[in-house]
Amino acid sequence: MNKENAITVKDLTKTFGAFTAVNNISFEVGRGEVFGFLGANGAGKTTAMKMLIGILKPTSGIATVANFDVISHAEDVKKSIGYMSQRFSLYNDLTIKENITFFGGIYGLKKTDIKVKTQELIEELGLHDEANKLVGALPLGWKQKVAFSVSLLHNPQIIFLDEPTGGVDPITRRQFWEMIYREAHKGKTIFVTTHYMDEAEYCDRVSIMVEGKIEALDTPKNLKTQYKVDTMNQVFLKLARNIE
Ligand SMILES: Nc1ncnc2c1ncn2[C@@H]1O[C@H](COP(=O)(O)OP(=O)(O)OP(=O)(O)O)[C@@H](O)[C@H]1O
Repeated sequence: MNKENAITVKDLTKTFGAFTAVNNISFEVGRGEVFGFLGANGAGKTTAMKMLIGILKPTSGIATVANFDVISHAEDVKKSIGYMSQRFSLYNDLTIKENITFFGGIYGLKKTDIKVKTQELIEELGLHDEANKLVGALPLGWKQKVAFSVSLLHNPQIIFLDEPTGGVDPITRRQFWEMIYREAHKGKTIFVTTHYMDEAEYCDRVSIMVEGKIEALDTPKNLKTQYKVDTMNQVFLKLARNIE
């Protein structure tokens, strides 16, 4: 096992009855890499990600995250990662400050550290005026930025982002990606799923899943060369729709 890898996946498979949702996938993600995990609806991305974050047991195969086996050391995996999804993030009926305090507590941070982190985070996001407002009153893009920051509270080395910018306007998406880059430059590993193909262009490497299998995995530049097209959207369409 390469110590420089943040994530190592070998022959990972998940079946639900007779249906194979994730079919024998293998890949590695290096430390500090921004890794895009793409696929059409139902391709198996969420199922694969759930196995990697230690909440779904693989049917077969192995995976290590932060050098911890996802089956035998699922609790260590959970402590080493940050996770943010479009579907579950913050509590709408708590203020920004209250959300940070709540999640800081869940992550086991000391009260004094939570106070310091809260101030830092509000400063960084420029949210002084909104800090005591309910999260439910914030625009979606801001919610997602706060949620991303909250997923970093316990200083995880690897961050899993499940469609973090879904439904967010293009300018805020761009700002969100600047936050992602800032963390990657600090050496954090980013594992991100997205439906936006312009975002696929921002990743160091991209894997594309089709019906449970990884059909392509390379840098956006190499994928475009390999499929003789100009955009990642065209690469995606060729693979996902099986257009030759
Ligand atoms: N618990 C389950 N039981 C049975 N089938 C499941 C279960 N979870 C997922 N599936 C099936 O596995 C397939 C892959 O689902 P998954 O949610 O991983 O896809 P996805 O690529 O994340 O899609 P999306 O982009 O829509 O979230 C789908 O056909 C889904 O219906």
